[in-house]
Amino acid sequence: MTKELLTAQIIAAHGRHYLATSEGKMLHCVTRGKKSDVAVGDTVHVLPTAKGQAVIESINERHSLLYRSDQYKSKLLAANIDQLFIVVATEPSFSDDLVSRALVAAEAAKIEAHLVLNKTDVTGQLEKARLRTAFYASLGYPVHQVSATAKPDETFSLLMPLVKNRTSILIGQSGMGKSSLINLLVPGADIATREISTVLNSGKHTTTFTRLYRIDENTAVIDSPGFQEFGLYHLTEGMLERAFREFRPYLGHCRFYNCRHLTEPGCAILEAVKTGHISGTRHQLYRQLVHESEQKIY
Ligand SMILES: Nc1nc2c(ncn2[C@@H]2O[C@H](COP(=O)(O)OP(=O)(O)OP(=O)(O)O)[C@@H](O)[C@H]2O)c(=O)[nH]1
Ligand SMILES: [Zn+2]
Repeated sequence: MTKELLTAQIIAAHGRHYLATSEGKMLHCVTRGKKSDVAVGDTVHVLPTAKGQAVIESINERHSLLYRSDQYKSKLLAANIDQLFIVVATEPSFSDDLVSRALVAAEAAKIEAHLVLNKTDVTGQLEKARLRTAFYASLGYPVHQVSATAKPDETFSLLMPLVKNRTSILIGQSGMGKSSLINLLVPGADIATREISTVLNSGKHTTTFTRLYRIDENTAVIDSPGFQEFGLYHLTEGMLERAFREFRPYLGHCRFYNCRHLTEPGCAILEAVKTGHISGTRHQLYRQLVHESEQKIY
């Protein structure tokens, strides 16, 4: 008997094990061979093998792919997403380096990016956090101030219209309140995650994994854990200069057409850094990312 291929959506990934939904049913999927080029959010064709199990045969074309990489390999974060929400908080303090790296990744993937400043009820560092996030607002990234635990209703009312009818991914450093926000947007997310953890990881709750929650037919929210580092070795210099959105008005105005904006005389970007129109910290990150992309060995 030849079995027919089913269309499914990947909702969780752990190593080379995937969980997919097809016609309302969950399928535990694996890839053929050693391939692991499937991402949460992908639409795939699968061949059922046994009850509740299937092999991924092909991946549909993606309209977006968010990923990070180190010198050795790239790590797919999620596919077919429309927007990225970077969750930061008043306390514990957040890393500007990670925020900017995530923004660069979003720009390179042509995904809209927002910041969510959570825990506005913790007032000790509130003004400082507001100032720090205002910098990203000045670059044109929306910043939403919320409090998942102290003002859950207001937070829900603010965020739900933003995620409605789109596929969004939330990322954040540990302790920023990302899980609290996900649970607010997706009631029962905790329980669903524990169930999936059991299937994918034989009950070991310690391992975290990327997970898609479907809110309705057109709305999905992806939770992506692990945000201690954000390598961008896969971005070329050409991609990098455009991924810093405040560089764009200056591109094409350097003395040399192939200017790398590092030390060249007559560089419009370096001039803008000097006059304070481009932040020195952001340019320093650009420099670092150019350096990283030169180290690529895969
Ligand atoms: N005061 C205050 N505490 C909050 C708020 N949101 C979350 N928290 C608390 O912050 C802590 C971390 O929240 P989580 O939602 O677990 O944070 P997370 O970002 O998912 O962190 P990890 O699980 O470590 O990845 C918890 O104790 C929450 O109760 C908020 O708006 N205000
Ligand atoms: Zn230049």
